Amino acid sequence: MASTQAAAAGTQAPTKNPTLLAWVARMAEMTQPDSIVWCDGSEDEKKRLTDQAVKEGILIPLNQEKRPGCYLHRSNPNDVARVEHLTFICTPNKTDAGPTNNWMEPEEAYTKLGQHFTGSMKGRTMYVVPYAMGPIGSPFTKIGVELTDSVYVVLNMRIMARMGKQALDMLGDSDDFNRGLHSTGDVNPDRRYICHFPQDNTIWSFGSGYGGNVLLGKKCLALRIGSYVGREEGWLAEHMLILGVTSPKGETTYVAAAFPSACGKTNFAMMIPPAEYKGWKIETVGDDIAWMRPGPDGRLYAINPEAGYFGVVPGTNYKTNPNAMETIAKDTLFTNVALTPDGDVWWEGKDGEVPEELTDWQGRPWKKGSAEKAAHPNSRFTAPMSNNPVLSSKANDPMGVPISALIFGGRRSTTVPLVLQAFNWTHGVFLGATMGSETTAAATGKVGVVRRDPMAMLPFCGYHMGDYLQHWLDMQKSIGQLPKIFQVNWFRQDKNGKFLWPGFGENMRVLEWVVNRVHGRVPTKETLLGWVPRQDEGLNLKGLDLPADMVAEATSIKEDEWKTELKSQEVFFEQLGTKAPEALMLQRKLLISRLGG
Ligand SMILES: Nc1nc2c(ncn2[C@@H]2O[C@H](COP(=O)(O)OP(=O)(O)OP(=O)(O)O)[C@@H](O)[C@H]2O)c(=O)[nH]1
Ligand SMILES: O=C([O-])CC(=O)C(=O)O
Ligand SMILES: [Mn+2]
Repeated sequence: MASTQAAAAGTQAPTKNPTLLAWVARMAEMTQPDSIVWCDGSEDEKKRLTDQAVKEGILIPLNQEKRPGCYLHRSNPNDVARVEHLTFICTPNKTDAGPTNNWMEPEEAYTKLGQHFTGSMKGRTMYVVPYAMGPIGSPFTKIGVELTDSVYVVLNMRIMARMGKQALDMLGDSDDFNRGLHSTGDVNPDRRYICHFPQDNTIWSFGSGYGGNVLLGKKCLALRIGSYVGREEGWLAEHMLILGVTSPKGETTYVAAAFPSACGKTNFAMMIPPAEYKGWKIETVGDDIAWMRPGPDGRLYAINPEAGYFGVVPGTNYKTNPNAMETIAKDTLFTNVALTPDGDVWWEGKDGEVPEELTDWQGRPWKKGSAEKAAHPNSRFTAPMSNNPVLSSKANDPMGVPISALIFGGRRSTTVPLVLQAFNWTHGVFLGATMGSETTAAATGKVGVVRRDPMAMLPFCGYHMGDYLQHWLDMQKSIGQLPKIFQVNWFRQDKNGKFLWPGFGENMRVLEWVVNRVHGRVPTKETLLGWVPRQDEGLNLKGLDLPADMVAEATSIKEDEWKTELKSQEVFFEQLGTKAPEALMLQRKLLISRLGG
């Protein structure tokens, strides 16, 4: 520890953890920051960093009467979403990363990124951000430390995770923490890499300042590294919301649901049931990620490892998601939305009139009727979950909540019916494994193309997808009381591209059916795809102003569409080669024979 950086890492450090100190010193030697700041997560620190970010133009204060504690950030226009083609799993063997991940040999990755990181923090501050994914003291919880030269990242991490002293205290002298290194660099997409080293519990992210690329606790640790660790330790790290639904009789059922990015997790997790559901209550445990493990009573318990929401802004309004609107009314960071003349934020799909004039997400003047969107389609809010009016009292429970139903859902304009129930766990894993979804603005690339997205984990699985599916199959041996598995699709469209199902709060009707099935209360109809609601004693459609033929269309199963679907599934399974689990291949054969061969 000869260098000044190394010395600086030690002198002010609020810890004596030798492994942590040595690692911070090593990373500082490489990146050469002017100073090192250990974050404690305090209010004072928040104020200091916020003031600094405002002074540097990183944050724009919003109208504090309308949105107290809220700020706008504009990211580089070349840096507005996760970059899957620049995201790598760095395992010693390529096969361990599997065919669905980009792979780089670990030494090559360390060397390549090391060159970019060398001196990358010159003239800048390195922030040491200790954080806990999961409630402090929970047996589910994992500790990470992110080193970053971005104040924006620090302020976001502070909302998204339990950050600072509490995490450092929980870590103590242990060397069991995720080592995250992030530098914004010169935000050049040609020098942008998000690399995961599962064997080293390490993440190196260079050249981006946006969301899932840089808030390393989220997709990088909680999902990519998490899924890898989960397989070794016998649990599941999933891209799932968690909600509790309580009936008027006071019976609470916990449900976890996997939908791909920008396909409705946050909305479903905060849903307000329609008027017909007086006395029903939906409460949010989590909106994006679930860590699930068998509990002592044999049930599957889930926690939300996060402490905040990094949510899609466009389309959010008092009709679609009133709880989200309340959540983002204060203490929220907005990224890439538009600015109104009176210092409030605006986005496509917000309530009320479209303003005559705005400043768009890139800071340019914008006029009503402009062909370009004022807010970026993947603009986001970062808000503390404690702002959520329907936050579950179990959201901080170290033991998590017992899950009774798992739901898989994609964005499909055709083919996939509104809801069905799997015949059993293996068939449910097959439904999850064969999920497809039309791509969205949450990742760079073309929007609206169907791609296979098993369990909504295609961009987030930290190891071989075939092994991942096998892990799901194997989990049934360690779960005494298996959750029931369902598939949903809120996004089916008619010939004119109109959604057939009203969605949002009305999804309560589907959720009620799921809850009734979990408790064995309603009969079903068997179809070739699974069990579906019956015409009588099926979905509650009371008070729903929807033509019967639209419901019929939303729930229809068309054999010709399924023949096409099976081909697309085949291409996916072929990619997995010998690692395609046999039990799923059998499910596939059974479905083909049900379809008449
Ligand atoms: N038609 C329809 N659209 C929906 C529904 N639920 C959500 N959406 C829209 O889908 C988009 C994404 O919704 P979110 O709830 O933010 O999706 P998410 O899965 O949380 O997204 P990530 O944060 O990227 O993981 C928004 O534009 C919503 O308005 C629904 O039930 N029906
Ligand atoms: O990770 C991000 O940047 C945003 C997000 O939640 C997702 O894409 O699923
Ligand atoms: Mn979300």
